[in-house]
Amino acid sequence: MTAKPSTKKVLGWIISFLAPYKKKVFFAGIALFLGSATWLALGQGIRLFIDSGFLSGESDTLSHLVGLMLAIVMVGCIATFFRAYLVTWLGERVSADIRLAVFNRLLSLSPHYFQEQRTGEIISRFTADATLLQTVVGMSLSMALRSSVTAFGGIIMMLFTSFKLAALALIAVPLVLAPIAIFGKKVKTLARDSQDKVADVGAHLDETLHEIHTVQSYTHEYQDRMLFGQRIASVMNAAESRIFYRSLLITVVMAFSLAAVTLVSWYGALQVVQNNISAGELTAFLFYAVMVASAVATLSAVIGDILRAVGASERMMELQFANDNLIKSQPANELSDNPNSTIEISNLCFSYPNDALSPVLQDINLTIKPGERVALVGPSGAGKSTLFQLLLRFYLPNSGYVSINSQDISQCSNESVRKQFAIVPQESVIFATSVFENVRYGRTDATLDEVKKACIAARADEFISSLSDGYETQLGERGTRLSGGQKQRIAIARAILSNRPILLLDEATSALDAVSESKVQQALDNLMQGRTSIIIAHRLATVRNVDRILLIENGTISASGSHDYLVANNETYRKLAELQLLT
Ligand SMILES: Nc1ncnc2c1ncn2[C@@H]1O[C@H](COP(=O)(O)OP(=O)(O)OP(=O)(O)O)[C@@H](O)[C@H]1O
Repeated sequence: MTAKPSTKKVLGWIISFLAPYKKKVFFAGIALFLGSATWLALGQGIRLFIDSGFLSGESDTLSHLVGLMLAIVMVGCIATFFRAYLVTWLGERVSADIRLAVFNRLLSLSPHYFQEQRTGEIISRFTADATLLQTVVGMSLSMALRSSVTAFGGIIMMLFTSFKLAALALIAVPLVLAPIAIFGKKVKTLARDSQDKVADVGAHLDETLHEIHTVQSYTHEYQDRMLFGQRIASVMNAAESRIFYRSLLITVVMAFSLAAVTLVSWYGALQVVQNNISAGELTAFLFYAVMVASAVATLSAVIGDILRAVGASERMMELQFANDNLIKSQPANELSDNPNSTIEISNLCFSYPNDALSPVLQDINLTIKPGERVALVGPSGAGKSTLFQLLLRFYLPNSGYVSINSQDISQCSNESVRKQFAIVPQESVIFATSVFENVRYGRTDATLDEVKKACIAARADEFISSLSDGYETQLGERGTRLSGGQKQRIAIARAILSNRPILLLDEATSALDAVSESKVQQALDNLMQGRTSIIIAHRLATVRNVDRILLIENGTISASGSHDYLVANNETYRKLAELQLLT
């Protein structure tokens, strides 16, 4: 995560999202000013009503004044409608745009970023923080703007109505502003803390529900309930302090402003008795004073919300400006498409950024010809998966290079590099949608016919046809209704459909029964047909018929050759083979 952005930066960031809607912002501003202006004009109407109509007993003037005041009220109401509509619309729009911008950014971050974050926490930022922002931009901000304009205009009108009374009332202003400044900062910090705690709850919930099977199998419910209870308690604690300061802020502001209004009323009444000002002037003045006091009270209430939103925006902003070195180094060059590319890895050394002192891959040199099948074998933690990560440009090497078709992939865009690879991961990924959409994930413009052909080649069509809705069957979250072998065949069909020149296969270690295994093997053979394939092999039985086996140990290629050659000439490989009863 980056350092916390300042309030000024956060407001600048939010305003940048309003920029595309200048017209709406402009009309909302006009409506806001017009609305406030009409309510202020009403005070003058009241003064005339009392002095020229009521006290002088002229019924004609009274009727005219009532008509005029009704007209003012109508204009005020129409302006209020437009202000409410436009500002709420802008609030919804801005928070939707912020969600889109942050989501776009998240999609482009490397897996390294996500290893260091909790998904539940990111989801919470999306839901809780963006929703808070939406309410605030859509409601509190409009109330704050309206109250500021009303308070400012009200003070001017107070000065205009009775300079002496206004000057007296203005003594209260610093008393009212001081608590806003003092408590406001505290409310903002506590609000951020509160949102952090809510995100913690989100992260815990996400993890527990995703792993519910393990939670229940290990009868871990009691511990989870306790842990969750603690997290909820800290949300409540953080909220309690925030609520306390917010309430205190509202009370202090209200007390000062109402006390000021009362004292000024008393002084004003004395002025009327002494005939220094008229009754109409005093009434208008008090109308403005109450208006200013309630505007300031509203302001003090919503300022807490606005500061909360600044806290929430900080958290969204951190996501949008998350540090990712790989993105900074994304070049615009495209890797040219070529179905017969040679892969060359030269003097490659690599360590993970969070563990820069432990080299994971060291001095790897390797050339893979088009259509060749290469298996990577070796002990756990040797660096096989890491090599896949580098081929897919999820990380850049510390030194050396990977080239495809004689182009260094570190000089090419992520998209153009990744388009060369079809991946079948160790754990098949199934999305909560239909079989058809799951396979079509490999190539989103494929027709049903093409999807079916891929499924037939992957030996998946046979079980798909027996599902209740065939290709339209919904597979549920993580494909819980399929067996391990069936999931693998769906993943293989997806890779076949994608028809990319290089296949990266991380062979599943899960034990399949003999029938299922032979079907998966046939599916894999079909998939590898005519493609350059690199296979991480956990079971040596499956790599007997590859072109070349590379033995990876401690991040280097320690031996290479056929199975028989390695059994005869390499001690480590022989032991691996013996363990699997293959000698
Ligand atoms: N994201 C990471 N950050 C830091 N170190 C990592 C990361 N991923 C893997 N490693 C380390 O890199 C080394 C190689 O891991 P890698 O996953 O490439 O091994 P592997 O040969 O694929 O193992 P396995 O056969 O068990 O999957 C290990 O020591 C591992 O702890």
